[in-house]
Amino acid sequence: MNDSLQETLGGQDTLGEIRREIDRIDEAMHRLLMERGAVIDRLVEIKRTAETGSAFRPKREADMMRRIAARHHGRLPVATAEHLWRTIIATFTHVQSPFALHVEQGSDALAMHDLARFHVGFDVPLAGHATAGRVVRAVAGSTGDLGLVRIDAEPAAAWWEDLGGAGPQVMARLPFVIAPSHPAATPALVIARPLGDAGVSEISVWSVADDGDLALPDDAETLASVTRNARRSRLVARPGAEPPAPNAVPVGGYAAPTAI
Ligand SMILES: O=C(O)C(=O)C[C@]1(C(=O)O)C=C[C@@H](O)C=C1
Repeated sequence: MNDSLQETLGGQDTLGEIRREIDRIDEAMHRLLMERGAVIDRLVEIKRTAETGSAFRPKREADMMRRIAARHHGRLPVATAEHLWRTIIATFTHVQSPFALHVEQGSDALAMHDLARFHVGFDVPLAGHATAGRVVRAVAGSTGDLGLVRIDAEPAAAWWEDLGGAGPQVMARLPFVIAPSHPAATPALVIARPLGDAGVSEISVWSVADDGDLALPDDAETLASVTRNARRSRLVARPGAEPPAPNAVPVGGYAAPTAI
């Protein structure tokens, strides 16, 4: 059936009516996004971004993404809604205070590039690095840049030993919205220099070194592990603030991913 024949049908909505409805929704969405930009202009005036050099607020972002995931239903895949808001939020973060995202390319550069663009859209510049260690150094040497490193169970080096203190820390874990057939599900961590009280510590992250026989509590998750000359170094995540071992060094925290 061609469009003009469909247009003349009585009873049900015509194609023209439905398209006018889509145009109305698109216009409202566009106007709301522009209105959001004006609100961000007001936020810039009162937010003390200069203190850390970064407008990134992981705790706030986790709350927002959880509400989107909880509210979501219907034909649009939740990952599409997530990507749209990730692009909006990352772009407005960049508008407030420009930053680059340093991405570990490693053995699957395409997957990491997809993950990066899914989370920050196309306004945030990316810088590729061969190893996680180089990402950590690039973030350490920047004012407000972020880093994206893959969670690799057996990495080449214990890059997490350079995190913590006044240096870069783990700030988020990806994927955050766990959904079937998610198009950007590569496991990764976001790192940034300290953000004051804007960080999240629902799950705390630790660097733990031992000689190979230290057992961790049942609720601890080993994200990565490297053993060299009988010294084992692990990157460990654990709910709450309690260290998983007496000598554990705090290296950040993240909001618990949400499943739908
Ligand atoms: O709420 C803030 O502090 C903002 O800067 C706004 C905003 C957003 O666009 O919603 C942007 C960056 C932050 O990471 C969190 C949220």
